Amino acid sequence: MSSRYRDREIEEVSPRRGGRRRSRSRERNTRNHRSRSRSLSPWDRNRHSYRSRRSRSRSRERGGQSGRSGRSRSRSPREDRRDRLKERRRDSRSSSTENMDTNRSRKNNTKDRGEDSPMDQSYEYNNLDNGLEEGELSAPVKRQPISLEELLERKAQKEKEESRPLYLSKEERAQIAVERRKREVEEMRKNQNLEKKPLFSDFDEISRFGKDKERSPDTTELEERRRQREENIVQKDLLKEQEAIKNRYLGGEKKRRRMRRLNERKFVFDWDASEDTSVDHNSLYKQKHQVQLFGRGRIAGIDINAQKRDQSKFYGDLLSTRRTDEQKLRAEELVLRQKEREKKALWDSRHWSDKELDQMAERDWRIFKEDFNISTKGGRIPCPIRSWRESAIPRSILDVIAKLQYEDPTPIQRQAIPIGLQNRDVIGIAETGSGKTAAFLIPLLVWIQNLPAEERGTESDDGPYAIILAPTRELAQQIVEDTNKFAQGLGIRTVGVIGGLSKEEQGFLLRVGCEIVVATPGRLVDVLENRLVHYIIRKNLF
Ligand SMILES: Nc1ncnc2c1ncn2[C@@H]1O[C@H](COP(=O)(O)OP(=O)(O)OP(=O)(O)O)[C@@H](O)[C@H]1O
Repeated sequence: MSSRYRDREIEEVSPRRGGRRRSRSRERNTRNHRSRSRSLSPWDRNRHSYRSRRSRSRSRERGGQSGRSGRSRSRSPREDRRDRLKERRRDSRSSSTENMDTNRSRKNNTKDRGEDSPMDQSYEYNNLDNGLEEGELSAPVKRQPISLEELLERKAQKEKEESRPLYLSKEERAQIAVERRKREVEEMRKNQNLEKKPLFSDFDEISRFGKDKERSPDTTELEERRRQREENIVQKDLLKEQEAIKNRYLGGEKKRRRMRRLNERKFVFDWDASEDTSVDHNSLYKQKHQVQLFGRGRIAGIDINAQKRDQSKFYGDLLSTRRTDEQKLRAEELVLRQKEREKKALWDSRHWSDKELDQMAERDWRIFKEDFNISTKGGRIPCPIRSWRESAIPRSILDVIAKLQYEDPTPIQRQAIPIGLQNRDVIGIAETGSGKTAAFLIPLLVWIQNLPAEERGTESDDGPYAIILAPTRELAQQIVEDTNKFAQGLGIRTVGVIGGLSKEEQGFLLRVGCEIVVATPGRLVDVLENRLVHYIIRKNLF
């Protein structure tokens, strides 16, 4: 060891020399302090005085501990007050260590949150309240807890801030949703991996993996297979789920329970009973009694249809033996009548055109009218004409009709002619050109033809048998022509009393005599006034 190092060691070990050094340095410090304090501001001076006071008090404490009784110089009231305060601080430190710890932890928490703890604030207030200088704020003072009202107020304010709605933009919301979805997917995958974890132990897995690795060093293929297997499982699950949804909401195909029929043979024997050639020696089984049940009774184990057949045969035979001949004949008659009725019912169902006139039923006439669009109103209306041949029109008129080549009557003629033939009033309504003229002419001609011969004299004084009034000259002229077509062949004369034509000629023809007058109203009145026509209707006809 060199002499230089030895000297330093001696310096550190020797207290006497060190004490001297310290006293020297203190002297230097006080010197410096005095010289500096002169040039300092009041604020710096305060801080400096605080430091010097602290160093002095520490040295005093040290002096007290080392057995020195203290300085002999007199103390100022301010120094006394400071000492008292320090003692109080010491007391508070020793008595409330626990409080200090909790306060420290609170302080740390609040620091983390970037806030000033209320305790710190109260701590500062307390210092100020106690009249301490600002330079002494770092000194610990007994901490006063925050008041309950203030605590509640702060809590309410915090809750209010938390409950305030937070408005997010669309992008932020989308970002949050994506992150949430990512978390969910990760969790799901984690769960799936846990579920799909094989049951064998880790050791087995490791050894197997090692073997696989030995067999095929290319692990990508294994990975690929595993992935494929997992995909297959997922696909199967999806299919099952779809199937379940279909069954639930679309009513899937229900498997029908197979119902076993009663007559279904349970067993199939290889041989038929009739093939059995062995003779039963027991007489009881040789002559088996045929069971005959009445009503709906059936023997179990035998075909029901066969039993029914046998039963009906039995009853038929029984009745045939018990019935008398008369009863048998009566039964046969009844059967025949039933058959006829059935045949008739079958016949009636034919169309009216396939039936004769006497076979026409009420239903057929209804259908007939519907077919020709005939509707009637009135009482006891006769049936319409199906054909000229079937009608009650005399042969002579039918010949005229055939001559005019009227093959079938028109609908108005079918219904109006039968009524007219009964000498009844008719109001017939049909469209133009539907044969209304023939509809009233034919019954009129039939009536005139049926009059006795002596009545049909040619006396000029006697009036005509019929007057046909038409509202216009043209219509009257047309009716005259149609009437002449029918009447000329029948020897019935027709005179037209129509305005615009020669009055003298009409008067001459009327005087000669006629059966039918076709007139327009004005010329008819004129003729009556001139006494050319005496009667419109012959009295003796009614
Ligand atoms: N059954 C029939 N078959 C064939 N032709 C017929 C038949 N009945 C009438 N006719 C013919 O039909 C045409 C029109 O007949 P008709 O003048 O009688 O009809 P209408 O109803 O009286 O006409 P309008 O309303 O103009 O007086 C006539 O030429 C007539 O010869």
